Amino acid sequence: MEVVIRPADELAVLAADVIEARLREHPESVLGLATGSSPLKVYQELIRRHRESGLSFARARGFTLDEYVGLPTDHPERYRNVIAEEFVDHLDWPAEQVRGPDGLAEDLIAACASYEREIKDAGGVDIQLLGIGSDGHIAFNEPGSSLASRTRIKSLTQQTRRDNARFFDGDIDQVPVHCLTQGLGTISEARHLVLLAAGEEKAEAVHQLVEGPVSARWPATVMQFHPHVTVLVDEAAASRLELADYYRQTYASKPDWQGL
Ligand SMILES: N[C@@H]1[C@@H](O)[C@H](O)[C@@H](COP(=O)(O)O)O[C@@H]1O
Repeated sequence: MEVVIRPADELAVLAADVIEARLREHPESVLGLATGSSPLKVYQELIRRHRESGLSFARARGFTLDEYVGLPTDHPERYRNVIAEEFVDHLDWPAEQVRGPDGLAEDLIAACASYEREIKDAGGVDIQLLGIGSDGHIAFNEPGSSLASRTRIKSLTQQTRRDNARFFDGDIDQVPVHCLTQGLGTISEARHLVLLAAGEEKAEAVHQLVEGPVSARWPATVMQFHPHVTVLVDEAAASRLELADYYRQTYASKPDWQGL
């Protein structure tokens, strides 16, 4: 696990570099997309590169992490709409090549199984972007999630509903109670996990993710088992890391030939 502590703008450039390098070499890559505020600057940077230097997504495929259950098709917070609005619609990426779990399916269990199959049939995810919840969730895998879990229905914690109420006119009652989410086992199969976190409210979750004992209490700790993880954090999100100086030194002395 590599921890990089830099200002948020620089982190977005680093994450965009990882994705651009992959796409230039393998235009048919499979990208794992996260919603939430954490990856927004990365998306903006990639849109800029698409416009200014021709970075193409035309042959790539994309899979989002999660979706609320029951939000109507035209709801602006439906994650399919969010990812289209903030990212995909600004690129040369055909909409049908970007998939998400179907939170409006009549049979939600079947929808989860079919989403797992789609990811597998695409050859798995090459680069998975991730944010982290203040309670340590990744995607919507709340505390108590099995570390081996697959795409399934979950209930959101009150803390996550409170955190996300800012996207629903500040009204927690508008935040759905249920969601569909890739499981921790599903996410762990992506070949490179790139997690972004900024702000003091993420500091404890980041500390647990990097330095805590692996436990379903802090679901992101499952990433400690993964062979290729990049954790991109600003100073505030890094403020509870016990070995922050070591991570800084390691990054400062990183050999030029070694990418993230
Ligand atoms: N389901 C999403 C996650 O995928 C996201 O990473 C996290 C953090 O969100 P943000 O980046 O807005 O802080 O919470 C949301 O609930």
